[in-house]
Amino acid sequence: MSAAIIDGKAFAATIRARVADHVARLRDEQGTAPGLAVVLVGEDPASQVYVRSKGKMTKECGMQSFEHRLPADTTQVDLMALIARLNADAQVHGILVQLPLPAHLDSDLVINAIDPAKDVDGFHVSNVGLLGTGQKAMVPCTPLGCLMMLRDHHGSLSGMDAVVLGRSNIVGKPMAQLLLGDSCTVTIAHSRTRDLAEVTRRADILVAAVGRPEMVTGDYVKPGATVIDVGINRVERDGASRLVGDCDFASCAEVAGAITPVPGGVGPMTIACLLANTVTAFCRAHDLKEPDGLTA
Ligand SMILES: Nc1nc(=O)c2c([nH]1)NC[C@@H]1CN(c3ccc(C(=O)N[C@@H](CCC(=O)O)C(=O)O)cc3)C=[N+]21
Repeated sequence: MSAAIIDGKAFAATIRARVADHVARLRDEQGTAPGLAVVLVGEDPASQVYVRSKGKMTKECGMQSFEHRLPADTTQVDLMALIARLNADAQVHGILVQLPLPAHLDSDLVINAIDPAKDVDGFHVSNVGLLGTGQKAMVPCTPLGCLMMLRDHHGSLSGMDAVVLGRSNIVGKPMAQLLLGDSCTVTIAHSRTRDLAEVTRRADILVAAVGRPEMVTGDYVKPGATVIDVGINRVERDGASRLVGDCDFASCAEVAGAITPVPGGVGPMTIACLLANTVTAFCRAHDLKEPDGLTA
């Protein structure tokens, strides 16, 4: 193995410490702290674990955490009514609706009902449009976390060849916008891309977000490239359940110059950026200076 390991877990801890610092100052100066509402519909065990950990870290940073757990058979009307209440609640500065929603619910309708100023996931069409036009937006947490790690590792990204593998609205597309904003030459590749490994081997920065366990092997990677592994896949291995990324870590690490591990890479950064976005939303709502280094 030759690649440097980009320690997302440690970096995320420093971001959370900065968030906590800023929150403490806001409490002093404003007499109130940012609040984050998380909405979970249904009983998916992975989602429950994840929502619990978000709530815990929200409180550890000194912010208010509001958890709304709704039954799997919640109606669209009831969910929309909850969103309307959270939009109107002055204690709530950020709203996150855990995705995916059960199939009978229309997630586009739900997300676009969130006040864009409280849309800490950055999924509302207004925020997507603001990001795409280079205006001040709420930026999706996972791509923001990846960008922070890349800037931290490289300093400037200007002129670098970046390939984003995956075209989802929550990772691939916003990741491409952020890399473009930092003056990378950006290619979005996906399952129908011809000669995929040939395309990804041109990348100085390769972001893998396809949701297919260990699909990206060393032969997809240009020697010395930086590999950001967004995948979080639970697989059975030797009778045990474990997490693997979209990259085959061993073979990629032999070729790459730097790589993020799974777990301990992008995942913890996603949660740290959610907390950072909540502080940003609070500051914008109160017309205060935004925290340095916690936004795109
Ligand atoms: N509206 C919405 N926004 C999201 O941001 C969102 C979502 N829905 N739905 C589910 C996915 C998944 N997601 C993760 C974030 C962090 C870890 C994380 O911290 N993972 C740890 C490992 C945790 C473990 O050991 O299970 C790690 O990678 O080191 C995992 C998964 C955010 N999501």
